[in-house]
Amino acid sequence: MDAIELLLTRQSDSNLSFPGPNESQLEIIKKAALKVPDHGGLAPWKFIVVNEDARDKLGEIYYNAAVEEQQNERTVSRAKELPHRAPMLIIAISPHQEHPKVPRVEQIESAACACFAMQQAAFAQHLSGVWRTGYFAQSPAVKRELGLNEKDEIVGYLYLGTPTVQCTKPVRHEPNTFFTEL
Ligand SMILES: Cc1cc2nc3c(=O)[nH]c(=O)nc-3n(C[C@H](O)[C@H](O)[C@H](O)COP(=O)(O)O)c2cc1C
Repeated sequence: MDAIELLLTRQSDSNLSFPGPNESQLEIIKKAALKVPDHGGLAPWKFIVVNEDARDKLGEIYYNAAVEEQQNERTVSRAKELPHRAPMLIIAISPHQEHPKVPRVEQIESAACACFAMQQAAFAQHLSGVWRTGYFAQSPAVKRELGLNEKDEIVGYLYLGTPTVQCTKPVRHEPNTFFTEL
């Protein structure tokens, strides 16, 4: 796939199955994450790869957090299963660091670029993914159990695998709706 095709056709897929990224595909995904814009060269990123075998562990973390933080029954009952929606997840994090010139938001933006770059790198290799957040990205208990500080930002859970349904999403937006000229 060439770069323009990637940029114009990338899409998310929620229905993901095996195979997930193999070793060499994962290496490319990791390298893509580290190639994003980064004000001040702070490298404001941290990534946790959740392999097939570690998904139960993440599910336990989710479940325990949901119970501890008194989430509703639906959240608690789904918690253990959520990581099983793909063969692999990568958690993209922006670790909190004070900097006189690079505000927090810019550090988070860079980590968000990394999350997107990983999704693109997967798509370019005929895999797919979906970027998710929600309660488990905000939960202090989840952050604690992942070894993060409360001010660290979980920018996204990137679910990665092979789409189970081959469907090309239609183009939803036209440039003229969003681009004007000064
Ligand atoms: C920061 C961020 C968080 C998101 N969180 C969720 C989520 O929790 N659940 C979800 O279904 N989609 C979430 N999405 C949207 C999907 O990742 C995806 O972009 C959307 O389904 C549109 O699909 P497309 O990428 O093919 O256009 C999120 C997107 C972003 C950028």
